[in-house]
Amino acid sequence: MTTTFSHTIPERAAVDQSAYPTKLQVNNLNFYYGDFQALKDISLSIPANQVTAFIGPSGCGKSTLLRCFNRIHDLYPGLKTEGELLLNGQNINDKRIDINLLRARIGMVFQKPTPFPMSVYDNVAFGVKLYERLSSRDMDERVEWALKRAALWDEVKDKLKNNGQALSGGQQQRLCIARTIAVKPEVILLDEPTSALDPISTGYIEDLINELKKEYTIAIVTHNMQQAARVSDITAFMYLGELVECGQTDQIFTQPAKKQTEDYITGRYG
Ligand SMILES: Nc1ncnc2c1ncn2[C@@H]1O[C@H](COP(=O)(O)OP(=O)(O)OP(=O)(O)O)[C@@H](O)[C@H]1O
Repeated sequence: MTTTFSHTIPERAAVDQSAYPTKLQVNNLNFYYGDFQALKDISLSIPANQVTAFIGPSGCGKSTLLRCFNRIHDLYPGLKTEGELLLNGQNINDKRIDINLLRARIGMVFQKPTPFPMSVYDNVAFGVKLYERLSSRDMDERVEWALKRAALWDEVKDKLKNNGQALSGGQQQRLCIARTIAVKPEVILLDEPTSALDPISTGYIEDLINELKKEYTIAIVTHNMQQAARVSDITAFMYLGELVECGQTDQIFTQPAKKQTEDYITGRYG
């Protein structure tokens, strides 16, 4: 197979994947919205401390899969999941799992920045208060820590009492990332986190993703193939609810094994 998409791929050393143990394992996952089957027999591994990108044409099931990882679908009636989803080997589809704790372990950031209508400080502290009892000094430290990790501290340290919704779009998205990090999750799910942002804010978030993967496991849905090539270590290509191909990003973009993948990344459809 010929090189298809080499112009956007950063130079990277060969990666020894065995250095990254499996964080999330998906086995034969099916998902239904009523009678409509949106995910078909998906199996894949998401390695720890790596960025896994999900790409594919609109409607192929990327967001549906991401939402399975923290069981957001449980909030709505008429939806059905079959198969296994393991976090550190434990099945998260087990109905006995504490769903709030699961969502603290697997945090999610959505496409549209969604800060709560409260101060910058409270946006970050809110989730922490649900899971931990911290002294006000420890909470101050946690808020500062999360805002620093989200590369937002310098911009907001003098406006912690201002409304989070008064920040710029890019700052709001970093605030949402700080809010997610503050509860110290193991996995961060990012559903098109930069699609509403300008190129400078997008650059900030991409740099941040690169930093965050040192401590967290990251899964990102993106429509932007250059972004997938820039930020991810592993890329999964989906089509019509199926996982067509999943592998190291360099390989998927330069030597995809499947023609469907090649057609998509070269812009022949989608
Ligand atoms: N709440 C819902 N009820 C019924 N069908 C749904 C619902 N949400 C999504 N779907 C369908 O499930 C399929 C997968 O949708 P999903 O949003 O996961 O795709 P996607 O790949 O993330 O798309 P996009 O890139 O446009 O966001 C689509 O056919 C969609 O129409």
